[in-house]
Amino acid sequence: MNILTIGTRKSQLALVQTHAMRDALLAAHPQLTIELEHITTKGDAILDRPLAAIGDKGLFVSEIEDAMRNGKVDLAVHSAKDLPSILAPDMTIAAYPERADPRDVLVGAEGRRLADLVPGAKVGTSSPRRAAQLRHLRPDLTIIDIRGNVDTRLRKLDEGQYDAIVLAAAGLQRLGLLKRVTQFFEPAEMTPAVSQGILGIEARAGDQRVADLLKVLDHAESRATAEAEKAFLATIGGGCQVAVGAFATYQIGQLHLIGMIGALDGRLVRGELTGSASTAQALGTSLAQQLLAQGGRELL
Ligand SMILES: NCc1[nH]cc(CCC(=O)O)c1CC(=O)O
Repeated sequence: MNILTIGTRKSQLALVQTHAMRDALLAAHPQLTIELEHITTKGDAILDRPLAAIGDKGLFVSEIEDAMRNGKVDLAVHSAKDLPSILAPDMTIAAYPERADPRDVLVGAEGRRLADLVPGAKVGTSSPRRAAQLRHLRPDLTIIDIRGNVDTRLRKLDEGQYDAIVLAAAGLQRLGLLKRVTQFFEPAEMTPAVSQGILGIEARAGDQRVADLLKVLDHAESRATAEAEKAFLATIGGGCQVAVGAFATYQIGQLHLIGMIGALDGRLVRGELTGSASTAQALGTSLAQQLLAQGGRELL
């Protein structure tokens, strides 16, 4: 009997992502039996505190990794942007499925777009990256922390605590909530988080059976873009406290990478670079070095 167990967090977004990957795996391997194991992580327990202040990206990952080490589960479906930039050496990302919409979006009360917000309007985000770029676009706005799952954030907006909030299109899309979007930001004005919209399927390094089963989920172009963006972030360093974004697109063997380093006061440097997709990591490193030298270092 061929059984595969997926460890998953219990949030709605985590479950939707896990179910989609389970269905894709079952379609490719009809002989497989797939079981789900629900795991509560440290990150779930402290979801009401500002995550940037806690600052450890491993929060949503480490309990699930322990379950993999114990053999309780075989794989986990993560949002790649929530993974630490350096993975534990006994773990691997066995597949990066095809990327969903990478963009950030505004969800404004009463259909408002950014330009419709009055001076001083309250915009909710707890991401330093989104805050820096919002302030750059609209220095007059009041940017306020917001925590919780996507549903919680939308409820806080609907209750009138904010005039608008910024979220990832991918999360809203997966939850069937894209109709809430009032504005899609282009990556050149609101550069997305590294790996935003990409899932990372984590497994034990060296588990050949699981790696072979997961191969069907891997999308080479999404992997290359994730690797270029991750190398950009790794070169800059810092956790989720830093206002850093990067976004790569793939076209006939070439990657085009946009990178951004910002500060909470709205100063930022942004740049772009094109290079071969076969040296994705080198491209990310080069652009990071370039932006650090062009004033980015002073912003961190
Ligand atoms: N920060 C939390 C988080 N982690 C992944 C997503 C969904 C987007 C994705 O899969 O990249 C979200 C919600 C958001 O940023 O609005």
